[in-house]
Amino acid sequence: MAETNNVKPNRCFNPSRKVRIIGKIRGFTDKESESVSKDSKPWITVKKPQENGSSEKYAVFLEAQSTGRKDGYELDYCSEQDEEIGEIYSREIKPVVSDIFDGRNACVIAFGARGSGKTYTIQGSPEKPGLAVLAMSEILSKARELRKSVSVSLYELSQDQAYDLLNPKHPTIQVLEDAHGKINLKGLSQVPVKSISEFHNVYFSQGSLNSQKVQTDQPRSHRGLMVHISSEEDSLKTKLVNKINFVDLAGYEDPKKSSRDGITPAKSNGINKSLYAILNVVTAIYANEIRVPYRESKLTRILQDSLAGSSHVLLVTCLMQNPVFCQDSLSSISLVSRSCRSTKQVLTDSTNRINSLAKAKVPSSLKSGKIMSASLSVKKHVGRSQLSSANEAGSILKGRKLFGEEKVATPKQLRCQSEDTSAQKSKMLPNLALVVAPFSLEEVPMDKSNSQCSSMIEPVEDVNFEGPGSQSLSKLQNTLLPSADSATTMTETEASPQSGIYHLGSTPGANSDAICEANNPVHKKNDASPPLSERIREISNNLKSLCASSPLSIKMPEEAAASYGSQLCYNDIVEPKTPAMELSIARYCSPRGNFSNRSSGVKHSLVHEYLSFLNSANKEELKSLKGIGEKRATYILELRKESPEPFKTLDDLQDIGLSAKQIKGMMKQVAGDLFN
Ligand SMILES: Nc1ncnc2c1ncn2[C@@H]1O[C@H](COP(=O)(O)OP(=O)(O)OP(=O)(O)O)[C@@H](O)[C@H]1O
Repeated sequence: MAETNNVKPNRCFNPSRKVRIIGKIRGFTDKESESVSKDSKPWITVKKPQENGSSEKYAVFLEAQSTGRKDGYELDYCSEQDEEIGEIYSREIKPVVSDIFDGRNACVIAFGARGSGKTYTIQGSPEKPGLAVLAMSEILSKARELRKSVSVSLYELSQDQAYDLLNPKHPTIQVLEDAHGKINLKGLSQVPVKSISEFHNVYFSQGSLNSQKVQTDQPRSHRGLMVHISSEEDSLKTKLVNKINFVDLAGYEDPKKSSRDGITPAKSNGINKSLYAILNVVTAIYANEIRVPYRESKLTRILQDSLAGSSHVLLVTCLMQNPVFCQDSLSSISLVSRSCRSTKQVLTDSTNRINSLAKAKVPSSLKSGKIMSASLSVKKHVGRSQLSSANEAGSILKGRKLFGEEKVATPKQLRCQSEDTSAQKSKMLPNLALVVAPFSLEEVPMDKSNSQCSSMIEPVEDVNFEGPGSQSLSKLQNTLLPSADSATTMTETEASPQSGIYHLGSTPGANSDAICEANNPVHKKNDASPPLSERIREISNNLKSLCASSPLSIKMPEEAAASYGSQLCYNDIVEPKTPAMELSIARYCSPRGNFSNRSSGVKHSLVHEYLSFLNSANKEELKSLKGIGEKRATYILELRKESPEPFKTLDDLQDIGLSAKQIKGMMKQVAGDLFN
């Protein structure tokens, strides 16, 4: 076992801090070393905190030799290349272990590209134990001391389905939530362990290594170890269980590159989506937002009680020193950098980055011209922006308290925060505008634009679409996308003038006034920019003129058009109303084609009506539906207290314990009943 005793505890470790973001750099494997010149300079370097106290943070610098671009990110901690896992354990997890026995949960998550060393970090091998094994050793000896019992669960998640690894049949795990919000993992077995050798047996021989293949047999999947600690004396009913989770996430793959294992782009996107979901959750917890999007994926649902409340969260970003994987490491760290809102660049050699970001951003799917469901995206984009803007000022202030840096906000900071909110509202407009265009935004990893993710966001290029839609698209871009000017301004907000370093793991909202000002272009240009109502009107007019000229026209409902066109003042509007779309297809369609189009329209409206019913019906009405009894009806009412519209898609019905098959069966019955 690695020597861990002589490592000094992290002086930056702050036990009241919920989320810590750290880096781990994997050196070259033996095979890789053969193909790399011994004189080559490392492209990732770590800067430690200054002894003189001028800097408390670690910084990691990534210098892509092919482009000369150098980016720097501040982290709570970053291990040097090939530093012992024991060092990370002593600094980051050892102090948390005693907290688990005091009632706090914890979650350790390894994120990074394929082959970046996530499994090595979390699990390690019997000879070189990873973080989970080191922690278990300590947990077991503490449990003996305090007369607690320890059991473990192992699971694998693939394509949003979770499988129990400790049951040889690998049954699927259902995530159920009781009326008190307690998560219940039905189908996940727990195996009691008393000694580290017992744990080794379970961990290394049963499920997590390759000895047993799970049904899905996916090359990319998430694997989790859940450690349950409970009191031996407690009866089953009063048993209080604390948990620590270790999650070895599926490797991140750039959706633009073809997969190493020949996974289809759709599957690859599905995997990446669950990675974005967990980063979204970490971001929300980090910013202490009121709403944390646990429902975005099964993994976040499984981890919900180990992430929520006062739980400790440690996100380990795995990077690779091998320059061959430079783009993978850059993508990973820039995605993780989103888990922290503050950005500050300290280098001056990122001119290219600023130039490219100064152009308006268009997701690659816009260029490929894929058709999408516009209404769904409108909900997603507008909804999130609205939520974050509404919560922003409060969250920032609360964030300070939470992270133990209780600075009193100056009046200037407060002003700045409230103006942030209006800045965000204005930023909603480009979102809305982009979404109304009938092209896919699905490939944008997350909706909040972020300059660090330059690798994920492509600069605008001339888009040439052929066919009837081409005119409308270019017109849409000209009219609805932020102008070059405004895009430049947006870039300046997110990339501060000195350029280069991003703070990961610094306290949100603890920035200086200057950063606050720099991050707030709309505030700076407040006098010059038109009010929200005028911008909505302008967009609405543009849309109307497009509707008139485009063969694939988008019709605004009369009353919406009337109110957009009127002189009503929209200052109080929090969420602009999404114009309902009605597609009138001018091209010739065969009778069969017409029939299919209309049938799928009927299907959509049936689903829509069904979901509205679930979102609004009373208990008795709910119980009249097949598959919904007393328990489910009560649970649905509970969910509605939590969020007024808990069911947005049919998939959301899985949250009330229905399988995909059951949902399909229910819908078939609803459709069949129409003819009875
Ligand atoms: N710190 C390290 N020192 C030496 N070898 C390492 C280190 N980290 C990882 N490796 C080696 O690199 C290879 C890939 O590591 P690992 O399987 O942990 O990556 P991963 O990120 O879990 O990959 P995947 O995304 O495919 O699951 C393995 O052969 C592993 O032994």
